[in-house]
Amino acid sequence: RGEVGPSLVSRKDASLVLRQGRSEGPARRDQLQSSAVDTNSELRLRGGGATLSRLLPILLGKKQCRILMLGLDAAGKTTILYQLKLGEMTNTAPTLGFNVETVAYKNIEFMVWDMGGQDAIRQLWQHYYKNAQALIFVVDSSDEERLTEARDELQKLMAEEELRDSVLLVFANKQDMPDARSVQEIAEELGLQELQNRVWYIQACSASTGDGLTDGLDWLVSKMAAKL
Ligand SMILES: Nc1nc2c(ncn2[C@@H]2O[C@H](COP(=O)(O)OP(=O)(O)OP(=O)(O)O)[C@@H](O)[C@H]2O)c(=O)[nH]1
Ligand SMILES: [Mg+2]
Repeated sequence: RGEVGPSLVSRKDASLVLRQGRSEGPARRDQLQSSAVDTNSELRLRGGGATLSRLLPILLGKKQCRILMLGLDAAGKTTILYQLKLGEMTNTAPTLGFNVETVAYKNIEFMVWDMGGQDAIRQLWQHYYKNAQALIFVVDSSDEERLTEARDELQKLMAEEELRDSVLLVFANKQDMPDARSVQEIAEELGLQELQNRVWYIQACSASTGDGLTDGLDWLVSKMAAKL
């Protein structure tokens, strides 16, 4: 019931409701400002429409999981989001606010919040920490120069009280690039082994081809199923 195969299908009803909360997508609107507008519509959602979008999955026996997807700009977060949602590569522009989509997979309804990663807008991330059950941190494995910056951002996130209980999935993205570093190297550069009290996993992937993405979700499902 509700289980879908490797091509991920979103629940139509939920995504219709959620469309209001999206600040951009394959057809983009431009928008620093619209992030405020969209936050409002998300608040509205929580007020009224949320009842339906929250109740339906429960009635249908679906579990819900709220995921925050973070990482440096151009790491590939939005490409991952739409590869998961649509099963294809989408042309993206830098995210200035956020995108939110629901992705149904193995009887869990993931609500994925894809935040803009540019330095100036990373300060917005903190407003979305609350109730994030899982964190997906995306790294551009071919961008060696910025691995230290990625490590710093991840370590800051790991110190956040509100994210204390969230499980961590790292996507070592852009593995299709010839100069991509391996998962082992990325794990080492990010200092994953030294993380204390954190359930984490690193998965090699390519948002361009879609390789590795469902493997990452499978890990999330295995960790979240017991918690939800
Ligand atoms: N070769 C390759 N390019 C990728 C991959 N994933 C993303 N890209 C490209 O990297 C660029 C940035 O991708 P986005 O998905 O927009 O990155 P982002 O993390 O959402 O960036 P911000 O919204 O600025 O935080 C785009 O040109 C993508 O096409 C991948 O797996 N392989
Ligand atoms: Mg983006």
